[in-house]
Amino acid sequence: MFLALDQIGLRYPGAAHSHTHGPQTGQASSISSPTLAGTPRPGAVDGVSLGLARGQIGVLIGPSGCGKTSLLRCIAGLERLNSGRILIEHEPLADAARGLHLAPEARRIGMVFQDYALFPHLSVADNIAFGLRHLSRSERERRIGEMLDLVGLAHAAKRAPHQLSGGQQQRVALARALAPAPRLLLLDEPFSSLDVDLREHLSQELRAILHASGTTALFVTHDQSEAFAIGDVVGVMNKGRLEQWDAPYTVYHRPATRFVADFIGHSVFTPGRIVQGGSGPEVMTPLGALVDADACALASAFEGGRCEVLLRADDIVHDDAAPVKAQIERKVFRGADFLYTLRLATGDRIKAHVPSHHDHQVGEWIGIRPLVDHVVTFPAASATASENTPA
Ligand SMILES: Nc1ncnc2c1ncn2[C@@H]1O[C@H](COP(=O)(O)OP(=O)(O)OP(=O)(O)O)[C@@H](O)[C@H]1O
Repeated sequence: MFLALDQIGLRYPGAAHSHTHGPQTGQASSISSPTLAGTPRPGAVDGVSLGLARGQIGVLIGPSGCGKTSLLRCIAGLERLNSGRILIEHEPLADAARGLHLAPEARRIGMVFQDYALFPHLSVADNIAFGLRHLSRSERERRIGEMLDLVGLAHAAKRAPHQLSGGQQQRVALARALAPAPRLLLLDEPFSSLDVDLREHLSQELRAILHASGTTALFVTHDQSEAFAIGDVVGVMNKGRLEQWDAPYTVYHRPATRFVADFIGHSVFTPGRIVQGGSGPEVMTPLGALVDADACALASAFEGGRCEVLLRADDIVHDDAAPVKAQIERKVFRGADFLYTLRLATGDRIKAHVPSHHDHQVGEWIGIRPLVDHVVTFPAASATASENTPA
């Protein structure tokens, strides 16, 4: 691995990890380990291990306060580790057990943050030249030219930052960070102050620029679609821990934990029971039997086969001919589709993305059927869930 984090932990002096904010607060999770009385509370970063190959782009997502920025600060050398090691190409940058902590400037790591932090009194070219003072004048000019071409701003070399749009300023920040050819680039929500269209455009552009320059990068965002668009690998963090580190497709379709399943996409958990069908395990749900021989746990994995099944809004198809009917409780227009919240006759709730030309009214009953390629099951979370479990 090019970048390796090995069980790194960070605890801010005097601070307990805050569990009081973020969209997941208060949600039951069968996965996160309970904090026992008398044991230390988890730190801002709690035993995180991950690896990035050279030239790969990793993206970290997770609710506010889960430790994403703290993790980047550890890698950059702005925080001292309480435990674990950070290595680039097998060279340790930090090793808590040995008291090793390389200074940030010795790590050859570039950073781009949300506020572009360009020098307002310097031209675009001089901003990019900032980390190139060690080069001769001609080498510096050549490198500035390369970077301006890379980010498509060759025409703006002499302008001041305030004469550029937000997106252009962020591209200058990227060029400035890439100019000294860092071994690793860290990006902390670089697009969060930009509007949605520009974000989408820049995230495509960023991916192309990073791959064109062969840069290994770790990117932090709140935005799932941005994470999936940019990342070769996506990591989901929760309360200082890394719950999954996988290809974007796998994170979406094979969430490793209940937290990841809940955090990614629009989804619900519905009670199910795993039974042995004629050609393999099947999961009985209020929407009928689901079959995915690869993914279904054996019935014996859960007590009495009782489980909860992840149903994403895009697993549910609106079909008037379907025998299962559901009543529309809420609907949100999203342009190409509606996000419907539906209530089945059993009382179970389901979410569904339905193309927006199917404009039904709240209160109407519509036919639905599941179209689930990947059946994801978790142990039943509560007694309430099991009361409704289909026989
Ligand atoms: N300098 C600090 N001193 C004490 N606690 C801190 C400090 N910085 C962050 N924390 C705490 O550490 C935890 C992780 O914060 P961090 O900023 O890394 O999260 P984040 O995932 O980047 O959040 P956001 O997405 O809101 O930026 C939070 O509980 C936060 O309150």
